[in-house]
Formats: sequence, structure tokens, C-alpha cells
Amino acid sequence: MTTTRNPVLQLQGVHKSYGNLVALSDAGLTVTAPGEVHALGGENGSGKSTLLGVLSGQTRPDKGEILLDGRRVSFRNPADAIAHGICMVSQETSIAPDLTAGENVLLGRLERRWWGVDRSSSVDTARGYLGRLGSRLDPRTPARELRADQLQIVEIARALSMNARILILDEPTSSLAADEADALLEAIDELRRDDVVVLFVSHRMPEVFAIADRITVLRDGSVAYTGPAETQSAETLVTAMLGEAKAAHDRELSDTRTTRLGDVALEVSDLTAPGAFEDIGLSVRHGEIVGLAGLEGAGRSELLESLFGVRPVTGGRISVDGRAFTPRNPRAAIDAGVAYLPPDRKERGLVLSMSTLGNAGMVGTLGRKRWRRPAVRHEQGLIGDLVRRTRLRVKAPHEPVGTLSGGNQQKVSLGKWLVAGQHILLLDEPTRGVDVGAKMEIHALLRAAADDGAAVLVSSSENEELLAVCDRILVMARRRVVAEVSAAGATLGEVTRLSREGVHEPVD
Ligand SMILES: Nc1ncnc2c1ncn2[C@@H]1O[C@H](COP(=O)(O)OP(=O)(O)OP(=O)(O)O)[C@@H](O)[C@H]1O
Repeated sequence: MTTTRNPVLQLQGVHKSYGNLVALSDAGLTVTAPGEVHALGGENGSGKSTLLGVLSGQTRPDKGEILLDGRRVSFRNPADAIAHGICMVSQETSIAPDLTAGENVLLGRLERRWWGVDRSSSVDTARGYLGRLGSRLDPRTPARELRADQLQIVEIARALSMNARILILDEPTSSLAADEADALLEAIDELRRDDVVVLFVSHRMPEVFAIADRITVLRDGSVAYTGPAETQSAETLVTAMLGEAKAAHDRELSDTRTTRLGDVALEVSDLTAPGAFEDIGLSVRHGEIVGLAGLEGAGRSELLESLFGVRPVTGGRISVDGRAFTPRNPRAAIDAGVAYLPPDRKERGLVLSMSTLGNAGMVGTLGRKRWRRPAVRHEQGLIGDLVRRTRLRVKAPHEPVGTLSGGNQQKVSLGKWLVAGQHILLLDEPTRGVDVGAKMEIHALLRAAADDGAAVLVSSSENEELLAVCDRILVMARRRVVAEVSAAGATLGEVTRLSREGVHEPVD
């Protein structure tokens, strides 16, 4: 006779409305076995956090039930859920920076003897919990020195120390750089051995396939798919998330984008300029706009300067259209087809005392191979080209460019490279200090340049701008590239968190 085991966890028939808004409608999920890693997917607003809120005692459902090992339970608050072994690991880390990693694991529960806190035994206990996650982190490390993934590992260890057997993680990797995310996923993987269940929200298909046994996809508050992850294709799951019509539309869009991209125009590997940036690797295709995100001081501006030959590098390789390229000075870069828009338009972007026409024709007089003074008879052609490419409104092209509005000055600063036919555009803060209208026009101008085959590498401190205009975004921190996201798949919060979290120094 076979005995059938009850599923570890069942949430079923869950309804939750906020006023007229139905957040969950007959939603649920089932964790079949101990040690299961279960992903929860779905578009923004599909109800994932609400469902996990119900499970962790933070949200009271209008209807629905929770069964643990087949027995019905109900939670009035998070403490009830924790008492039943269900623990939400918050992403807004609740770590006390002035305590050690170990003290944070055992927060408020350090081991005591009759003489007081037993520090050495507490360190050993904390080390044990960290060890269950495969982490060799020293419990005596000050918490403020921990990387973002290590902070989450400390929080998970804390949950284990509270006897959690079902852990809930809401987008645990969204704020992590790639290597940190890998470290966290490995820690989650370790928990299988302990029969601890992990329920995690993720928008990233590769990590779902890498570690999830099963996945539940929500759409508009209801279950659109639930079952094994590995037997499904990414396309099937995305269709479950978005619905057939929207998924087809998205596929069409991404197809047109892929075909638009040409060969690699700019390739950089292991590029280093001490004190400025280290080991930079990147590539930009013809037709592609790649963004550089990161806080001030992350190394974005310095990298662009080096690619244009105004800042020396000590190591690494650059190739342009497949040929090795050494940017000894700006002239060499210009001759290779590279353009550079500096962040300070008035100092380096333009010669303010010179006319619009003079500025527009300047690139032709700079490159060695192209040395020529724009002939008067070319002036009409030049200004016509500039106006066509940038939609510049200029009444007096012979007047000093400094008399134009900021937005128009920026168009001249950028347009001078476009009329010269440069095909690799390095742009630092291309819309700094211009108004909203000019900003949108400059974005359209970049798109048009890329559609014309230019390879664009654009650095901006405005992540919204990068998400609006780029195909891919590289995030820089600590003078390195720490993450890469596709602009279509990333959220503002994610890029912002990646830039911010990336500044923590690694400790091991
Ligand atoms: N406290 C609340 N009051 C009102 N509406 C809410 C509340 N919490 C959630 N909602 C709404 O319920 C719906 C589901 O939200 P929920 O946060 O569960 O989605 P989600 O799938 O987790 O989204 P995301 O991927 O953006 O985190 C959304 O329309 C949201 O605006």
C-alpha cells in the first residue's frame, strides 16, 4: 500500500481586492515537496507580492486558505507565520550596520550564560547558520562591510536561526550585480539539502531555469501556469505572463530590433586606466545604443575619454570594425570614425565665440586624413545637413553659437560629429541642462543615428534616459562594469539599485 504525502504547502482560492481593484482572484500555489525551490513569475501588478503577503501574514485575504502539510492554518500577522516556520526575507535589508554579521544573524538572540552574552559561542552558532548556506563569511565581519548578496545571506541565515522551513524572497537578485546574484543563487541551492523550501519572485528567466524546480505564473491576479519549470520553454512562460496577444507583439518588436543590429563596431576588452577604471569589457554593434549607468565617480566619463584618446590607458585592447585601434590622441580616434560629446558643452563641446557654422564644420578640420577648411560654397550644404540631422532651428549660422539656446547648442555639439559622418558616437550626458522638449529631440536624434548604422555608447546619470533610449545598459561601479541589463527588460528601480549597491566594496 502506498501512502501519499500531503504537499508541504498549499495556498488555494485566494481572493484579495483593494476597493474596486482585484489584486488576486482564485489564486494559489502548491509546494509539493520539502527542499523545493519554487519561482513566482508574472508582470508588474499581477499579484505576486500580494500572494506572498498573504502567505507571510502581512496581508489578510478576503477569501482563501493556507494548508501546511495538509493542515489548515491562518495567520493574523507575520509573527504567526514565523511561528509556523514561514519567513519573508525582506529585500529592504533590516541589517544593523554597526553590528557584526553574526550579531545580525542572531539579532536579539545572542547566546547568554549566567555571566552575560557568550560571544564565542554566538560566533560559532552564527557560523553554523551561515555554513548551511554554503557561506564562509566570518561572523565577526562588521555588517557595514558586507556586499549586497552577503547582506541577504545574513538575513536568510537569520530566518534559519528562527527555524524557518519556508523562506520567501521577493526579487532577491534584482539589486545584485551578476557575480553577487550567482553567489546568492548558490546559497539558495544549498538550502535544498536542509529540506528548506524557497519561494522566490523573479523576472529573470535564466535564473528561474537555473534553480527553480517549479514555477507559478500569475496574470491579472490568477494563475496562468503552474508546474515544473524545466519542461517549459522561456517563450511558453513569457506567453503565460503576458497573454498571447501581448507576447506576440513583444516578439515582433524584439525581432525588428535584432535584425536592425549590424556587426560589432566597437569592442573593448580588459581596458584599464589606473585610478579611473579597470578591466572594462564591452561591445557595441552598428545600429545599437548601449548605455553606461552608474553613480558619479563610477568611471563612466573617464572610460569615454580614454576611448577618445584624451586619457591614457595602461592595458587592454580596443578594436573598431574588427581592426585593432589605439586611441593615442583625439585625432587618431577621429580618423577611426569615433566621435566624443563631452559633458561640459560650454567648455569642451563647442567654441562659443565661433559661429554655428564654424562649430559645425570643425570636425572636418580636425581629423588628419580629412584636413580641410570648409569652403564657403560648402557652407549651405553643411548647414542644410546639420539642420536635417538635428532639426536645429538656426536663423543666423554666422552668429556665435553661444547665442543659441542650451538645447540648440547641444544639437550643434552633437550634430558636428554627425555631419562629419563619424559612426562611433561616445556621448557623455548628452541632455545635461537642456529642456524637456530638446531632450526628447536629442533622444530621437540618437535613435535616428543608430538606425543609420551608428554605434552609440552613451553615459548618463539619468537612468530614465538610458532606459528610454538604449538597447542595453551596462552598470558601472567601483570603476568596473558590474552588471548588464537589457533596457526592455529592466526597471528603473533595478538599474538604480544596481548602480547604488555596486558601490559596496567586496570583503572577501
Ligand atoms: N495596499 C494596496 N492598496 C491598493 N492596491 C494595492 C495594494 N497592494 C497592491 N495593490 C495593487 O494590487 C495589484 C497587485 O499588486 P502586487 O504588488 O501584488 O503585484 P506584483 O505582481 O507583486 O507586482 P510587481 O512585480 O510590480 O512587484 C496591483 O494592481 C497593485 O497596484
